[in-house]
Amino acid sequence: MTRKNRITSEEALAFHLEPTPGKFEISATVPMTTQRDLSLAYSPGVAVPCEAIAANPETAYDYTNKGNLVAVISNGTAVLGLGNLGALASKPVMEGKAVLFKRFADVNSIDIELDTEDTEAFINACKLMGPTFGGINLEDIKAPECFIIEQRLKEEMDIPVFHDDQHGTAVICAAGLINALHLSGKKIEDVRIVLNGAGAAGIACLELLKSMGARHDNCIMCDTKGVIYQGRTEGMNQWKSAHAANTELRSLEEAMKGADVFLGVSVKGAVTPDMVASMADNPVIFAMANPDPEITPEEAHEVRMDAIVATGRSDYPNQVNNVLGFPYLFRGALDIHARAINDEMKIACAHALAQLAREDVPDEVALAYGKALTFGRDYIIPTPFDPRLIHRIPPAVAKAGMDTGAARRPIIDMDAYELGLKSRMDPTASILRGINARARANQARMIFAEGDDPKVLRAAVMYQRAGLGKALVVGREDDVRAKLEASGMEDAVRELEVVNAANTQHLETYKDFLYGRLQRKGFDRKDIHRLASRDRHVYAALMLAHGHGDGLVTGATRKSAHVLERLNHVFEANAEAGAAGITALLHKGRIVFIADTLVHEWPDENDLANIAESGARVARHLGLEPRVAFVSFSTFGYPVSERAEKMHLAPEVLDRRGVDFEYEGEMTVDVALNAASQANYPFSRLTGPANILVVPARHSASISVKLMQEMAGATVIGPILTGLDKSIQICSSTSTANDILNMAILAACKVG
Ligand SMILES: NC(=O)C1=CN([C@@H]2O[C@H](COP(=O)(O)OP(=O)(O)OC[C@H]3O[C@@H](n4cnc5c(N)ncnc54)[C@H](OP(=O)(O)O)[C@@H]3O)[C@@H](O)[C@H]2O)C=CC1
Ligand SMILES: CC(=O)C(=O)O
Ligand SMILES: [Mg+2]
Repeated sequence: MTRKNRITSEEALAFHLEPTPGKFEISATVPMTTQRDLSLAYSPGVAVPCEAIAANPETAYDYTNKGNLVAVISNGTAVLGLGNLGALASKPVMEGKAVLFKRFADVNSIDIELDTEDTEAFINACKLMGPTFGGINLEDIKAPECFIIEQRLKEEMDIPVFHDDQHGTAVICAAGLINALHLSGKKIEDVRIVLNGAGAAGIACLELLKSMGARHDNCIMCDTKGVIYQGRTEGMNQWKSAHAANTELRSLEEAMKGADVFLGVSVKGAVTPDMVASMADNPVIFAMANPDPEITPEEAHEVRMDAIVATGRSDYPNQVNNVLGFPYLFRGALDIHARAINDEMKIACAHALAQLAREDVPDEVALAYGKALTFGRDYIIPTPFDPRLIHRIPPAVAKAGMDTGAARRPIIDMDAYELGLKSRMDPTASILRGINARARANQARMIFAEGDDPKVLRAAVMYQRAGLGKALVVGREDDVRAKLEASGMEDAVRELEVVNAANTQHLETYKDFLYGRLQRKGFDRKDIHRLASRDRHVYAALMLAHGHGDGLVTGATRKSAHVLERLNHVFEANAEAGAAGITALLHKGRIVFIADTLVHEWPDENDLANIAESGARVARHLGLEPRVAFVSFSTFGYPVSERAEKMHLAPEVLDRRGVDFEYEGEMTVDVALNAASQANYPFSRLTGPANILVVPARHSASISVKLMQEMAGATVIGPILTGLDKSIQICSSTSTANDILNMAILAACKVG
């Protein structure tokens, strides 16, 4: 078992720094452009919902964002397993929880860090914020204060208050344990359980397991002082006392002998291989401390091959982490306008998760993980990226809430609810994950032509460290070293392979090849030497042409026209040879390709048909069924215009070619993208909104892409260069390190 997704401290910091500090921002859902918008959103219009809510508080769920807004609140006294880092330093974790809420369950969430260790002050602050939120997720507050805080807030507030480290962890731990025991052929009533860490997570885990059948006499809880036994006085509190065992055992080491289950919610390294070796047959080990587990799976398996091991981390199999719980528990609770998240809702969540792990895993999940997942020792719990979670877990939670009287507004039509949940999720995310997995499988040697640029270097380091393949960086060794050091990545110096004309044995071969191509285009031997040895775009292209790399990424430092011209010395990256650029726009869960954004200045109808075929190829590569629209300012011949003529003729060219994808044209963009507008043309051959827009010329392509980027904030990937027999991708000078990495991933997948 190896860890493939190794990350470095520099990467973690850069991720939080770019593109803007932190992990999320807030955007408006209503137009705010006109005087009228202003009058409605603000004074005087806003007075109307204010009065409606004052008259009937329930309508706050209709007229404000309360019903889909959760506060993640912490004081930073138990940040992961890192200890009391304080309120401010806990903010990255809380922002992280907020984006997980959004990403996995479309719950809007905001982090709030309260700078106090005073329980009363904390409770008071949360209570005062009650009207704002549909729910409160307490996070990383140390025990025993967390128990008092949660209990009081539950009693005094009329929205769900849920301490994630207690119940989120307990629910996932229970789900994993149901399946682990099933695999090891043991029953929860019979197993001896040792739990290390008698804090927020520990107490809640043991409580839930006992309510599910684990016997008090079979459970031993330990903390920093060892076993919590009846009569112990040191380091005790009422919550620990409830789990004190009647035993002679005093240390974790003694307790572990013959145990069937170890649950760790304590700190890194708390368990030794010897302790694991002393456990019963087929032991279950959930080492859940974050970021580093009590014992690593490698260490545990070295002494016990028969162990089922889980951790809280995403880079090992079996991630027992509350990320599988809190987004879906709150989704279900919010959707019934719940007053609370009660035990029945938690247990329903645990059973739904356990059940899901036993079912067939969809291909897209297997693709994202780069391997088939089937229920077994290395797959006892669904993975966080499983797209079924969003429509399987919240309904189970909502139903349990409705059955136990926690719902203010029960769901009438469960089937419609499940359908609605499916459409909440962004389909583009699975596409991006899919290409990542394919790139990893391909292990391409990627040539990064611009090794003198720090962003490119960062992308190259990420490419290699993400386990995607080997990064070959064109540049001077001393310059690359200096730039890596300046960016705080000195340890990457030994990892990257720096390539250049001075350290290759192939320069003469490259020069002969280039001379052969350019001698009749006005280049003499001296020019060739200069190009091959000094121009990094040309040098990188020569490497690729000779098979000394599998893909090439460039264009982050120069304009694409310049780069393309240089690449054309080595390849036929031009219109005549059928090259084209396809740009993917990702926005509001939709992906639309614009073509040609790179090569053709003014394509004729035959070129347009070629471009459509290239676009369809790229779409299929990314797992989408292509629907091409040839777009213009006219729709099916009206208004008549000479300029729209070629867009009208291009579909006829495809008719003659008999291609195997949907296409239609010419039409305006709204008809192409909007199903309602499309319905006005019942004869159209498109069966749904187009996902590839072939535009009339390069200027319209550039205008459309940049307008979407600037005005709508769309994510732009590309242009993806297609039509070459080698895999080359061209970034833009505004590309971030992450954008460059994405282009390398596309090149590695040979998407073009
Ligand atoms: N995988 C997951 O989803 C989750 C994992 N966790 C992890 O669980 C751990 C605890 O979190 P939380 O419960 O919120 O924190 P708390 O601060 O509430 O509790 C920590 C507990 O761990 C005990 N502890 C600390 N060091 C040791 C040690 N060396 N040996 C035995 N016990 C020890 C403490 O003992 P004492 O009482 O004597 O001080 C205390 O009881 C963290 O690592 C956290 O990352 C938490 C939530 C979710
Ligand atoms: C996962 C989590 O919430 C923790 O480790 O604190
Ligand atoms: Mg936590």
